[in-house]
Amino acid sequence: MPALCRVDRDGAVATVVLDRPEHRNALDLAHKEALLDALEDVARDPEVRAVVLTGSGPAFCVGQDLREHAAGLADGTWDRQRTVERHYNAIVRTLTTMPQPVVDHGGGIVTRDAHVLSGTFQVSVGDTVTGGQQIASVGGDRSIDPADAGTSTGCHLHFEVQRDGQAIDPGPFFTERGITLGS
Ligand SMILES: CC(C)(COP(=O)(O)OP(=O)(O)OC[C@H]1O[C@@H](n2cnc3c(N)ncnc32)[C@H](O)[C@@H]1OP(=O)(O)O)[C@@H](O)C(=O)NCCC(=O)NCCSC(=O)/C=C1/CC=CC=CO1
Repeated sequence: MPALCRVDRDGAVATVVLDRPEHRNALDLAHKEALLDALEDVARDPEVRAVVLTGSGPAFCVGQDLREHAAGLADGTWDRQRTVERHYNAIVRTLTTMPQPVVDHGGGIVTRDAHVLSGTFQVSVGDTVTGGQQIASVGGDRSIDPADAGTSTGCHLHFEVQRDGQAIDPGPFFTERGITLGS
């Protein structure tokens, strides 16, 4: 089966391609979900520093698939509010809130905080931060923040430590620095 929405990678650049040119990349349910999944994947990927969204064929995207819309209206299954919340809002939020904050500590050490609550970033790319400074608020629950939480439920923080681009166990890393996690 052809990919509904493909992601082309060129180094740190991810190009998300709507791939339904024969229908001018109209967004039916399957394509909306494929687009959201692709955007969530690139937003989560620590290697991705830039994202391009484009469409294959002569048109970028004609928006909602009007055949699906008309069929749903005819048989009474169309729920506009649900698709606006579940798909369109989530797609736009994912686009407008990426990338997740990445703190470069120097010496090859980088920490990432994911599942922060959309719209709560208190820092921008290039800012210098200090220990104890709040950079965002915790989200991570799909019911309150579908764009940021992916498929997870319940508020939580995904915190990651990387050394030279590889994720490492944060327990020993912090113990060596006199910090006990969870305290
Ligand atoms: C001017 C066009 C964009 C392009 O014209 P052209 O290049 O000549 O291509 P066409 O021959 O018209 O179309 C090629 C095939 O694509 C199908 N198609 C085009 N648009 C849609 C669509 N929106 N949904 C489904 N299919 C579409 C078209 O039928 C052809 O397929 P077939 O050969 O099999 O018939 C022109 O295509 C155009 O004006 N399209 C309509 C644009 C439009 O009105 N889009 C909807 C906007 S509303 C919206 O997106 C928002 C919502 C949001 C949330 C909820 C509910 C509703 O809408």
